[in-house]
Amino acid sequence: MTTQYSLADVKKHNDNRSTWVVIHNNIYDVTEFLNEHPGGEEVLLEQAGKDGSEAFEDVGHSSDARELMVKYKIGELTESERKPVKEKNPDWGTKSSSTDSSSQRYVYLVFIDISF
Ligand code: HEM
Repeated sequence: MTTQYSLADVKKHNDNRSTWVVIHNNIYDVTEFLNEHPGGEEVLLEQAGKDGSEAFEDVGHSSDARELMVKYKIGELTESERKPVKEKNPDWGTKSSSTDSSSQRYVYLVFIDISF
């Protein structure tokens, strides 16, 4: 089962010693990725310890970036704190992660969007 963390847990990891970020209700530990992020470490540190979904989508990250994220996922946000996922750039190509429950939820939410 995927580990669940609260926003309060995530908030403790808000600097370059331990950098966690929430993106679409998933939690990523990007500490080791700071140096490698093509967008630089500053922008990641700005979102450290909080929900960076909007900032992440504003950049319009590629499908490569979305695939890369899987490597850094450490858990999911605790259920009561989850938000509806709004992706600006839905990517139907990342089938590799479709076995994980978060992408099933993603498909469901997109369906609701379209139906309105
Ligand atoms: C695990 C999380 C993340 C991963 C794996 C990731 C990965 C990447 C990759 C691979 C790129 C190169 C361009 C692309 O392929 O789209 C990129 C660019 C960029 N990312 Fe991220 N990113 C992450 C989170 C974030 C967050 C939270 C922000 C917050 C603002 C951000 C801001 C940027 C910016 C500003 C660029 C540069 C765009 C440019 O120079 O054209 N990234 N990222």
